[in-house]
Amino acid sequence: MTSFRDKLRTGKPLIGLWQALANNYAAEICARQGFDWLLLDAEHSPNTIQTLLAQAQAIAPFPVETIVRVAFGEPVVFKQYLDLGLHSLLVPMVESAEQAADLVRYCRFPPRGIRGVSSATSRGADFGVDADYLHNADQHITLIVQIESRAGLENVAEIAAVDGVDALFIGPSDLAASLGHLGDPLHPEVTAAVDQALAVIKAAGKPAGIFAVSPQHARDSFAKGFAFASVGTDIGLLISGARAVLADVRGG
Ligand SMILES: O=C(O)C(=O)C[C@H](O)[C@@H](O)CO
Repeated sequence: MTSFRDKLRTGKPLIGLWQALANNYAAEICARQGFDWLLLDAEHSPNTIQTLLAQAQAIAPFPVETIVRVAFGEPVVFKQYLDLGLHSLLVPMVESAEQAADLVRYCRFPPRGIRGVSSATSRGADFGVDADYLHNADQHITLIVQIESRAGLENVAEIAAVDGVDALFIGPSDLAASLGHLGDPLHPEVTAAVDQALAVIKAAGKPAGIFAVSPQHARDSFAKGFAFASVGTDIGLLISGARAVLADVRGG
């Protein structure tokens, strides 16, 4: 199985979709459409361990990576998600190298980290059938940290240099808010800050991702060198599809 961090280094732009409906049926439908990755959001969507598991199971038969955004980076959540086989984690609001280094330790078994040990009862370890899991778990894990504040921007070089941080992901909406431009993620000052962060991340040899706010924003981001970008949300697609068909019939 190729880990997401290896896929991020192939040079192919990886297109993702945000799953905010917190629903396994919606996740399966989106998994069938050919995206490179789907993001299950446990930060801003009404997800529980059970809804995340149901979505992961619905996506599993399809060739699409499942990434989960934790609500915040803390060891118990990492342990539970990794045990479930949710091996690609996105952590919001990472603002320092120390915080990033802690997140790396949450992913690793002792002596390199503090992840609690389980294999026979863990989906992530193939329920114990993967006899080498305890020794090769790291190979499956992709840790992505989100840069979305002024403090994160200021420390992006140090964060990118942390061994075990596999990729950095820009959240333009929170970044805009932090820079004094709430609701305007494409404000020139925000775009300039994003471009600067991208240059630093690339110089560190790490792949960069972004939450694109439109298809054009996604195309521009890939052209600038982002390795992965989300291009919308399941909720957004439902709203735009519903409105379009209604307007089509009403307006006709
Ligand atoms: O700051 C951002 O941009 C993000 O982190 C993405 C958001 O959480 C959000 O817009 C998803 O709907």
